[in-house]
Amino acid sequence: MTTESALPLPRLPVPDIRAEVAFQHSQKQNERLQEYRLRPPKLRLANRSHSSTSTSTTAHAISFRGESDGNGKALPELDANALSGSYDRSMNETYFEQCFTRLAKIGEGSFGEVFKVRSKEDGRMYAIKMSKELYRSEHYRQERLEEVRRYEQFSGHANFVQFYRAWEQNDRLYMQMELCRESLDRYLVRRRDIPEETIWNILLDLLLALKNLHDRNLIHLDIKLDNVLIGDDDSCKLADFGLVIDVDRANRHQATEGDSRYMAPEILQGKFSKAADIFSLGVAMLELSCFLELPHNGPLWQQLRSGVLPHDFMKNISPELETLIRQMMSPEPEARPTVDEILSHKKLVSLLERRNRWRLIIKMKQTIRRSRKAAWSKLCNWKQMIFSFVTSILTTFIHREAVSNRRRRTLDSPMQQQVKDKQLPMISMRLHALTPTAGNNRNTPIEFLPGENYLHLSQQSTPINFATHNKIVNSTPVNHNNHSFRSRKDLTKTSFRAVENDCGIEYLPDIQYSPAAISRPNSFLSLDDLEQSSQPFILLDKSSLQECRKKLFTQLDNSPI
Ligand SMILES: Nc1ncnc2c1ncn2[C@@H]1O[C@H](COP(=O)(O)OP(=O)(O)OP(=O)(O)O)[C@@H](O)[C@H]1O
Ligand SMILES: [Mg+2]
Repeated sequence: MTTESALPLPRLPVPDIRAEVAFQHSQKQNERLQEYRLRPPKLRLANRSHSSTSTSTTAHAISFRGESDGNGKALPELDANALSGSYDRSMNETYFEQCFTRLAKIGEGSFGEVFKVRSKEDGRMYAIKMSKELYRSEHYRQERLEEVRRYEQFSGHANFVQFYRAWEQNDRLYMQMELCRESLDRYLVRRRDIPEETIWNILLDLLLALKNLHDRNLIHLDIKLDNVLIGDDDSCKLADFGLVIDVDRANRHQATEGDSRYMAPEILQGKFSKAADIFSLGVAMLELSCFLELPHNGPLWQQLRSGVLPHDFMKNISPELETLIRQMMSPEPEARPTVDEILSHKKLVSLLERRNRWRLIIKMKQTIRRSRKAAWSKLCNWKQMIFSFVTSILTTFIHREAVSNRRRRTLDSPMQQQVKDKQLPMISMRLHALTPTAGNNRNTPIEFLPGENYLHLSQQSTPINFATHNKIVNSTPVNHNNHSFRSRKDLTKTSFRAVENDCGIEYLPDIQYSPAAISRPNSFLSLDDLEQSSQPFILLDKSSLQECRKKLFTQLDNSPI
């Protein structure tokens, strides 16, 4: 077991410790919906220099490839030619806008927003992580570039996210990566009861990833379900290298603590070691196997870090897994097993052997699945093209009709016009709820662009106005006053589906909003409306939208030509 010595660091905030209350282990009930989940603030331990920094308005590629591992070189090679040929530097649009079609926002963390995109160059789907904040100093920029270095370093390993390229433009960093299916956190919320065999497989994947990091004396410091992504081949991939530190190198003094729900207790004393990752992995396994809502702070937070685990929640897991989780979550870092020790657990050894035996068959299965997917996506491309073509013809037709109607109406006498207007049906729609834009100016309309999959609400920004409606819950918890462990069961209804249709966007909420009936004539939302609007806009349920659409077409049909 490896443990590094403590550093003389400023004191970290001590979690809120309230009166100790015995575990009640109740399953989480609906009243929990009142609480919104915020990511705990991150404390930076390094002094920041506030000198201004400015990257060029022209995109330039960032790569650390070719740089020998660990030589301490501070600045990356900037290769202006590494970006694709279709990029026109003379245009106002950024490289991102020119070369990719943004399809949906699929995630957000404290540093970046992640978008699902289609490359205009090769037609394939990717994930692009864009830094949320502009570079505020050269130091901040260097911190972001460190993540590129790590993604590049581990790209290619089956249990890390495949990395393609990174570039900077207008003081922002962009990283193009493999598009994963979903995060482990999302998977857990969707599946709830994960079979134990799957949990062992996930543990094995994460240990293989962690072994790669720890063998290079790197510590991840932000291991949590949200930072584990599920790839197309069903393997788990460790992502988000934003807090990685090298225990041998100078950047250890910049260590930043991760999410407090997964944080090892010794981090509070400024002890950053590989054992801290093991603790976080133990917490993640506990969450996976018990569907437990992890405490953010308070007495339950303390109990989990003093070796008292929620027995009621753990009664359904095998003694083997329970013992391992307990060992990984030992309060003393020295008592926790290392990655290699865990990997020598007989269950994991046999799993690995089985994987090796079946490797060829697994590879074949993956190839078949990939080619099936590629064929399907080609077909979808065709379908999409036909759909766009029909939509554009329809839009042009509707637009022409509307213009000619308006022209005709202006030619009519005021009296005639009034009569006609009276006969025209009003298009009205019911307001079901405001989007989070109304409550939180950090959300932009782009967050509600249609996605092909579930459009997960921003994980970090809380729709404040929604607090009164109690309907949307973010994925990171706020401090809660409850003194008993809770299950995550009622956190599942947190998303709504948005689909594009021929008239604009339909939002199909999974949740029922209290309907407030208002009338807003002619209020169709188009993609352009959404992108340009700085106003809060409205969500419609499917039937209201269909009703509106029907009325619109009736209106068009009734209009005199
Ligand atoms: N390659 C990807 N494919 C699919 N989804 C992704 C991908 N990368 C990131 N995401 C989603 O975006 C979310 C945020 O990404 P990431 O964790 O890298 O951002 P961050 O700002 O560094 O987060 P943190 O707050 O954890 O430091 C992830 O939790 C995940 O749900
Ligand atoms: Mg993250």
